[in-house]
Amino acid sequence: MAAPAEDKNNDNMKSLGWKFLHKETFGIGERANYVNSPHVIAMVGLPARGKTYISKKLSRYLNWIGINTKVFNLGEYRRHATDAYRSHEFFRPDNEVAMAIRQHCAEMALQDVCQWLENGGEVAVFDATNSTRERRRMIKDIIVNKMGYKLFFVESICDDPQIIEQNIMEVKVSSPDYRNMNMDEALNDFRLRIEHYQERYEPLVEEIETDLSYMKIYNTGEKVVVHKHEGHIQSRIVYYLMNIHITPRTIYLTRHGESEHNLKGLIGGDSVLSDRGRRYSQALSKYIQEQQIEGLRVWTSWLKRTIQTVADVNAPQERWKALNEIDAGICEEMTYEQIQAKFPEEFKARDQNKFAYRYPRGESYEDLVVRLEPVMMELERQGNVLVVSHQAVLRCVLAYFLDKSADELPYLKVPLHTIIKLTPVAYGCKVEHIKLPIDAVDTHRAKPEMPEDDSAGSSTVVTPDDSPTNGTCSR
Ligand SMILES: O=P(O)(O)OC[C@H]1O[C@@](CO)(OP(=O)(O)O)[C@@H](O)[C@@H]1O
Repeated sequence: MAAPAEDKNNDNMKSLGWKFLHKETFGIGERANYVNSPHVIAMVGLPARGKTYISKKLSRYLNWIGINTKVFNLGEYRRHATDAYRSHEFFRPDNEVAMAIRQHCAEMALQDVCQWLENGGEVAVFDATNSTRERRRMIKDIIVNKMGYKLFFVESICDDPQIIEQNIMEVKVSSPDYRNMNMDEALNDFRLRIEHYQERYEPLVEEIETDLSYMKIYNTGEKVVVHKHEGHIQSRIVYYLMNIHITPRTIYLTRHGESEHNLKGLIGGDSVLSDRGRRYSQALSKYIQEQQIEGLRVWTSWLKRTIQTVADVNAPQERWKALNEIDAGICEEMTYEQIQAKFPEEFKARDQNKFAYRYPRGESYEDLVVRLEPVMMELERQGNVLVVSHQAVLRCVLAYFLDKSADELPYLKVPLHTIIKLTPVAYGCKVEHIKLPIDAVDTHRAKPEMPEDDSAGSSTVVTPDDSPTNGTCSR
């Protein structure tokens, strides 16, 4: 890591307590993480250009691939510092009192960013407009010169009035800033706020800010420009942000119909569908046909049970080996009870840390996430897709969309004969569980409270009462 440059703003920083954050105080060099240098991703752009959407989505992705990431939203600091929102006037560039408050809030947020990175965070996303060169210079002084971290700017540029309007309607008018205003007033006020920012906005320009690393995204991905990106993490971020889109679409997830192995409580293998599984296959085809989903594509694993499940679905189909079920290695085609009897230590180890546990000669959930990353990347690029896969794989897919932690992931409920419908909304994802009326065994093994939990291998019929409730999960 490069030594910090001479600290020009030292006095300023001392008054804010920055001296306590000097990298030597914290011994950054001792980090043994996957991301070997802490990163700050700083957003740039006018209001209503999707910066918060990008920040949250990026953070969700990075956390999913195992990089500890957190978003710091400057709007929240501003709301905390000033008791009430005082109309667009607050954002006028000639409002000196407000400008001082805004500057102070930015410094506080950056201080928290550094504190969090010093405490083991890996990537901090600074969600603010950062729309002037002066502000970006300040960020660089603190983040790079003072702290020795890596800094990457992501600028979102949008001149499509329809996208801007949609963004304002979806998320801005319901912002806490407008709690006491009606919709028209809020809309009008927000447009004036954008105008104030426009007066001072300085987009990133290669010839002027030559030293900065950044990417510019035009009209939600129509064009992308990348400048001086450094290293693995920044490349992954660029690649990810190049693949996402905001066109409305729906993702349908389902496990295969009940299999012969499911009936016997055997894990893994490549068995065919049971009678009830075949009935689910027919009911699924009927459901999909009734929905008349535009441009639907169907993805399955390479295993017989998923391919059989969509045999009658009338849509283009693709097989992904990466969608195959977790490889249980030496435990393949055994019941949980058999595993517990034959490999008690293995069985216990899996219960102790199910996400990281790797079956001997097989895989862990952590391995699954790595194997699934290209699938998720392609899923981001697509429109409507029906993904037909397996219990463990779909837990990983769901965790990505619903921002679930590595601890929760291996215990997410993905019952048989149930379609999980995911619809992106604002910053989140609407989740609906559609249980088709064909009974199936319950293959879910709950997290044991104690090592000698006797629920291992339970096989009960799923009733509508057991099925998970619908709801919206915010990311
Ligand atoms: O990680 P756990 O909870 O064991 O669940 C994964 C298991 O689910 C099963 C069923 O028990 O999936 P599936 O029927 O979807 O193929 C096994 O094949 C797989 O090993």
